[in-house]
This record gives sequence, structure tokens and C-alpha cells, in this order.
Amino acid sequence: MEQQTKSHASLFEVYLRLRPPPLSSSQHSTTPPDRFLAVEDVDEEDALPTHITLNPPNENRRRAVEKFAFTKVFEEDATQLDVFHGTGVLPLVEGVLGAQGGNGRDGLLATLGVTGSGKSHTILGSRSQRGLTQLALDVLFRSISNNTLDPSTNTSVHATVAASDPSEAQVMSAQMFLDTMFGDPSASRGSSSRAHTPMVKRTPLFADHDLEHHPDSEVSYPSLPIDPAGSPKSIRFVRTPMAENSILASTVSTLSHLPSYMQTTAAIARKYVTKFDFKGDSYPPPTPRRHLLQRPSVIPQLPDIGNLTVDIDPNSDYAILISMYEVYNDRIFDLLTPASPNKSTKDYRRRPLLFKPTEQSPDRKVVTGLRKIICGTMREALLVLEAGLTERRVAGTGSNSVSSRSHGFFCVEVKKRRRSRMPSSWGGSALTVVDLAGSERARDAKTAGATLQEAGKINESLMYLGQCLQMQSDIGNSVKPNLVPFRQCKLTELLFSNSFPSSSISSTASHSQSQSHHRNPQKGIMIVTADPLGDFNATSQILRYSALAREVTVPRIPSVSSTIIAQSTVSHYFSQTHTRTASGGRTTPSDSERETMEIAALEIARMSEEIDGLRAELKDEQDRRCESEAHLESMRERMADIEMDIREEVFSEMEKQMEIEMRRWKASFAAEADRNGEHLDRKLEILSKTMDLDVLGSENKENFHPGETRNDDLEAENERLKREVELLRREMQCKSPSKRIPLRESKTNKAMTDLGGSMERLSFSTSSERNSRLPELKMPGNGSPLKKVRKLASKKWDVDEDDL
Ligand SMILES: Nc1ncnc2c1ncn2[C@@H]1O[C@H](COP(=O)(O)OP(=O)(O)OP(=O)(O)O)[C@@H](O)[C@H]1O
Repeated sequence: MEQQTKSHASLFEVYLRLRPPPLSSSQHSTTPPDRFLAVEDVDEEDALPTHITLNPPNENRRRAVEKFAFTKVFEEDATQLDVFHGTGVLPLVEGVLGAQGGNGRDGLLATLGVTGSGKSHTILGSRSQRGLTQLALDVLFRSISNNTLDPSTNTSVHATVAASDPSEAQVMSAQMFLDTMFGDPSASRGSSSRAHTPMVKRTPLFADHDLEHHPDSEVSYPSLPIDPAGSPKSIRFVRTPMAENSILASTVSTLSHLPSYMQTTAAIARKYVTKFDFKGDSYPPPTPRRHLLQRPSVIPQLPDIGNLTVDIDPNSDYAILISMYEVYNDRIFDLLTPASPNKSTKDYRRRPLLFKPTEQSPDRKVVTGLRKIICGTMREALLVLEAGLTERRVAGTGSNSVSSRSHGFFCVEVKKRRRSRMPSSWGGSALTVVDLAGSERARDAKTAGATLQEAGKINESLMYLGQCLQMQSDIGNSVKPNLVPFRQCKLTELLFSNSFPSSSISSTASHSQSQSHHRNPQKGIMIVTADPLGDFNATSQILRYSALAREVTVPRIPSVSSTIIAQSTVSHYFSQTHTRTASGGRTTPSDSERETMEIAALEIARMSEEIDGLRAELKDEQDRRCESEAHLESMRERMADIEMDIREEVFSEMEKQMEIEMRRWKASFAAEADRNGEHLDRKLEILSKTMDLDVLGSENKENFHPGETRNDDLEAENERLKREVELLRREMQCKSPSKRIPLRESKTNKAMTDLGGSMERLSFSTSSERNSRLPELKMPGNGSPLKKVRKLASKKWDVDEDDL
């Protein structure tokens, strides 16, 4: 018997839960499948078993019988409460609350298993049964009930919590978030980013009265009427009585074969309906359904843990922040932030988020940019969980009608600060609940297109998870971060990054405000789920890498070669053969014959070994090929995503450039229009001036003859002056001033000459000549009109000046 025993896991405690057979199969199936898993009995009374044996079914008889060890094994009849207590969720919650002072210790609760083995059932529950998440929330809220600061009454809580958050989160009050998600009529309208979805059909899963009066309902919340007025502005709900009845009928018939415990919370019901909507290549994002969220009217209350609380730090105040995200195709998406429409393709997309250390959290990585909801009550937290679950990707596969297609993370951050007059900043720890997507074999799942690609990505990430779990088990307690290959994919990064002790020694000023204390590594609980009647190969693979210890026995029906090898020596074999033949009375083989047979037997043994080795190699190669194919698929998808992102970027860049060009063009167009306007104004001005001149000219022509009048005047003046000169001459002759006469004559002559010049100029610019120039000024395009105006004006001025 070959034995491979691993030391006790130090990062995770690993529990195994077995799923009971589905009711339908136990009732109707004539030949139930073989149970390949046996739980080993324990000696101690009340103790839970820790070992199981995996017996290969008949067609796998050549395979080894494997024995696995876990922290505890929960058999098919274990209840949710058994698992809750048995796995130590209570101490996990207590650690997060930091009862011993300090910030507490992060807790991680995860489920792992083959698809359909009961992971979601264990962690999230069903319609009638609460899961570990709800139970943990219940204990948590009840324990801190006297120390919780209610954000709805204490307004500073919101601001201070948001300020102390290290992950660039968008912190929102539960009230506001729930109003937005569940379409409260009082919520602000039109705020939805899903504004352009036309004609969304609301698909009620159950009639309101069915939900409200269901016998299992212990807590009822009013369901909102489906009212177009209450929906975001641009969404029209189509609801006619006929349509509604047919939708209801089809939904009910669809759900009729489900087990009774799996009826509805909204999320579970959506999970089921999604099967029909999103399959294969045409698998769209789940966004449009979010318009239709309806407050769940039935929230399971069982199992009841009303008497359970854990210790808390009595001198501290607490606040609870809830966030949810999923890892889909190796990228992180917020489940509480609505998708926004893509500009180019008009479909709704969510932006992937980063997992990284931040300025305020240099010692540990956080998912940045999440929306976080401050919840003051357990009910609010449950509704937020419900809203987030409706966003999670699920699809129907051959293996599970409501298969999770992503790894879902539900994160409860417990913020804590010391009570004092001057409260310190918020610290705290987080409880992260992870519902991993199930591994599946493409052949069994009968998936295709996008769902097959998802499966490839899921299997790939689970393979990396397996490697990490194996490594942490192999190296035991001295786990060093660099030995666990957790950086291979987002899932393992998220699960393991904060599993190791860290202490931040801040060197920069900005880091000095951050937590510079030693941080405890998170405590991890892994619940592996398995269906003993399900897929043997897939189950065996999951168990192999998740179990704490493993023992392998050789096949029950040994092959010829292994029989030969199993013999202590070949000669021993031959001595037996020889004895038999001798006793049978046959001839004893000669030495040479014996030698030949010995060589042949050795050769057979060698070749058998070789064949076994080759077989193992072939299997490894096949496994590697499968992995490579899965990797290739995921790379292809990544390329498609990147291409889409680039296209989007180019498109928006082009739009921006076009906008800039358009603005530039509009500006130059406006400037050109202004210039043309001015030009026209100037033309009009010139025209009007020209017309004034015309009018003036014609008036002058009609009423006024300046040349003639002036001539007459000048002649009259001339005559008068002549007379004066004559008089003066006579006066001079009478007084005998003989020398002065020539002087007087010369002055008079100059005056006469000036007058004569004036008259000549007057005759030069006659009206007839001026009129002959005017048509020239009016001609368009014949030189600058401005120049003409200036010429005209100066000529006119000359005339006036001369006239003066
Ligand atoms: N312990 C249990 N008791 C009763 N029913 C169970 C139990 N475990 C699982 N089931 C039922 O089995 C079905 C599949 O379970 P579930 O959806 O939880 O599987 P899963 O492992 O989460 O699958 P996947 O990985 O594909 O999402 C569901 O109908 C669930 O209610």
C-alpha cells in the first residue's frame, strides 16, 4: 500500500460535507447509481468521522482505492446547524469582532466542490433553510446590537467610515442602496444607469399573493406593486393580465420539478430562470434583470439561533460594511454596482476592479473601487446580499440547472473603534464568504460556446487553487508565502494573499497614518462538498487536492505484470512454478530453458513497467493538454475583451476629436459669418453715402448754379473794386503822391490775380464733371469702395476749402 500522508493544513481547516440524494431520484429512479464513497466509522461516541474511502465504480476497477482525511466529515443527514457549529463559524465571527481588543482577525469561509454538490446550498441556504452566511450575519448583528452605531441616526458614521476606508470604495447607506435596487417609488427617479433599456418585460416569478401568504413565511416584507410610474423614467414595464398569466404559468411549470426546499428567494428563483435565458454563445450580462428586483417577501428564519451570541469588545463601537463581488473569467466585478451602457455597442458592461495594496493599506491587498453598503440591521444586510446574488452569473448546465458561473465573494467588514470622547479612526477586520464555482467536465456538463469557455476558466482557477491547497498542506506549518503559488490567478490571489502574517513598517509620511501594527493572518475554513452518487472522477480530483491527507492502495484486480513485480523475486516465482510442474509429473525444464524464461519474465516485467510509465505520462500529457486548451480559451476571451476595450477607447477618442473639430469648425464658421456681416455693413454704408451724394448732387443741379452765381458775384466785385481803384487813383492824383502809385497798382493787381485763380478753379470743378465721376464709385468690384469714398470726400473737401 502506497501511502502519501500530508501534514495538517495550516492556512485552511478543510471539512467535507456529503450531499443527500435528490428527492426526485430517490423516488423515481429504478436503479440508483452506485455509491462510490464510504465514510469510515469513528471509535469515539459523538465524534464526527474524519476519513472517507473512495472506491472506484466497476468501470474504473483498475484505479486505486483512495482514502482521504479531513478535519471533519459531515454525512448526508447533517443539517445546516450541524455544519454551522461543527465547522467553527462562531469562533471565526468572534475573531473578526476582535473580542480580545485590537482589530481582530480576518476570517474566510469558502465552499469547494464539483458542480451541483451543494456548495451554494451550504453557504447561502435555500428557501426554507438559512445558509452559513445568514447564520453568521445573525450572530454578528445580535452580538454587537448594543455597540452598533446606526448610520441612519448617527450621521457622522457614514463620513468617518468612508474616510477611513483604504480601498477607494464608494460607501453608501443601506437605505439609499436598497431604494435604488428594489425600485422604491420614493427613490430618485431616472438615476439608473440602465436608462436606455426599452420595453423590459417584468417577469414575476410568483404572484405577490403567493409570496406573501406562503405557509413557510415567517417574516413578510411588503412587495412593491409593479407600477410603471415607480420605475426609472426611461424603462417601460410591459404588464398585461394575459402576459402576466402566461409568464407566471410558464415559470411555475418550469419550477414544478424542483425540490420543495428550492422554491424562491428572489436570487434562487432568478438563478433558475437564467438557465433558459443565457446559454452558450448568447450569454449576456445579467443587467436588465436588475430593473426588476423585487423585495423578497419570504426570508427563511430556520435554523433558529436566537440564543447565540459571541464575545465582543465592550469598549468599542462597531459599524458593518457589506460588499459583494465575483471573479468571472479571472476578473473581478462588483456585484453591487450596476453595469453601465457601453457607448459604442450599447450593451451593459461592468468595469473590472483591481486587487492591490493602496496608500492606506500598504501591507495587504484590497479590492479597490467597490461599492460598500453600511448596514445598521441584519435585515438590511440580507437584502443587500439578495440584491448582489441576483447580479451573480449563473447558468443552466447539464450538471446543474442553476450552476454558478463565477466565484462569488460576500464580504462583511466589521469596522471598529474605541469608545472615547475623541473617537479614534476606524479599524477592523473582515469576514469573507466565498461560494466557488463548481468544477465540471465539459462532456458531462454539455456546455458550449461562452459557457464552455467559462467552464475552462473555472477549471483552470480551481486547478491553481488545488495547487495552492496541496502546497500549503505539504509544507505544513512553516508556510511561506513565496512557496504557495497563489499569484497564478485572481481567485488564489484573493483567497491566499492575506493568509500570511504581515507587518507594515511605514517609511513614508503617507504610510505613517496607516496601520503599522502586526496584522494577524486570516483564518480560513474550507468546506468541500461532494455527492457520493455523482461524478466519480471529478469528485476524486477535488478530494485529492483538498484533503488534508491521502492514502492510496493498489488496484484491487492486479494486472499480470504487477503480479510478477509483486513477487519478491523472479526466481521465487519460478521455484513455485517448478514445484508445481514437478508435482504435476511433467518434465523439469532444462537450465537453458529456465534461463530463457527468466529473461523473458524479466523483459515482460520491464516492458510492463515501461507501459505503466507511458500510460502515466500519457495521462499527464492529456491533463496538460486539457489545461492548455482551457488556458487558450481563456486567452482568446481575454483577447476579445482587450480588443473590445481598445475599440471602445478608440471610439471614444475619435468622438472626442470629432467634438473638438466640430467646435473649431463652428468657431471659424461664426467668425467668417461675422466678417461677411461687417463687409456687408460697410458696403451698405458706402451705398447709402453714395446715394446721399447723388441726392445732394441732383439737388445742387436743380436749384443751384454755383459757377454762374460766383462769376456774377466776382464780376460785380471786380467792377466795384475797379471803381474803388479809380476813386483811389483820382484821390492820389489830387494829393500828388507820385512814388506810391506803382505799389498800389501792384497790390491791386495781385488781388485781381487771386480772384481770377479762384474763378478758374471754380470753373474746373463744375457739377457736370463731378457727376461724370459718380457712376464709377457705384460700380462694385472696381477697386476698394473705401478708397473711392475717401477720394470723393477729399475732392468735395477741396472744393469746399477752396470755396471758403
Ligand atoms: N445538503 C443538502 N440538502 C438538501 N439539498 C441539497 C443539499 N446540498 C445540495 N442540495 C441541492 O442540490 C442542488 C444543487 O446544489 P447547489 O446549487 O448548492 O450546488 P453547487 O455546488 O452550488 O453547484 P454549482 O457549483 O453548479 O453552482 C440544489 O437543488 C440544492 O438545493
